[in-house]
Amino acid sequence: MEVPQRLEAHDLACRRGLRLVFEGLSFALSAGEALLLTGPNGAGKTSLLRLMAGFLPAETGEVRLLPADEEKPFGEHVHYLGHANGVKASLTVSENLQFWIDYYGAPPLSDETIQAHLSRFGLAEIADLPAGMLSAGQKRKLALCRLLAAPRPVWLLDEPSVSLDAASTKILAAIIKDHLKAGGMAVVATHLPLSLRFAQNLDLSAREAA
Ligand SMILES: Nc1ncnc2c1ncn2[C@@H]1O[C@H](COP(=O)(O)OP(=O)(O)OP(=O)(O)O)[C@@H](O)[C@H]1O
Repeated sequence: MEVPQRLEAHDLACRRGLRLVFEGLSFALSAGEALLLTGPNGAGKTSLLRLMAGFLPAETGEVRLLPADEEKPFGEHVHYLGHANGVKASLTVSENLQFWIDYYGAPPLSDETIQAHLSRFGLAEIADLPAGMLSAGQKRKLALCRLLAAPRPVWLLDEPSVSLDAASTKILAAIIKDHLKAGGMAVVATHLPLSLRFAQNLDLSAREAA
């Protein structure tokens, strides 16, 4: 598979129930760029991210990666991190990470590498603790660790810093920066400032459809 160089969204519209949440939405991102998604509650940020991840059908339009991958659908190039952490309470912290590596079909990692990813967020010391015992912020950090453990070129992040303290928010920004430096792309919806240089800001408040 060639590394994607560009993400293009063309003429997207999304319907939730009877309401057209947005329409006529087009944007493009190049490798190494991030897009900041803003807008008030209900503007459609989560809807756009879920549509891009393939969890919601588009009323019109399409999202594609270039060069196109004939073998894998768009969704398999994407990490979607939504409001739910997807943490399995009865598995330990490291077993959760191992579960996601298998689930995403990512190359297996040694125990040392898994520990290294966990330590990025200070979770290595609690690697053997059942994830159900973690605090809200620790669960969020564990969810974010899967971005590191299963590399994918496009990150779709919905309020990724929720529950994180100031130090962990800085680590999150550093992780996104590293991803962009390595040629990845990110679309980030956030109400809280992240110390990150975004190539573009898509404000959905100005986009609401009738
Ligand atoms: N399953 C659903 N059925 C009908 N309408 C829905 C559904 N899910 C969301 N909506 C509506 O779609 C609109 C957009 O919601 P969405 O969650 O995308 O907004 P958001 O910009 O992410 O908001 P927030 O900042 O509060 O997270 C809202 O008006 C919401 O009520």
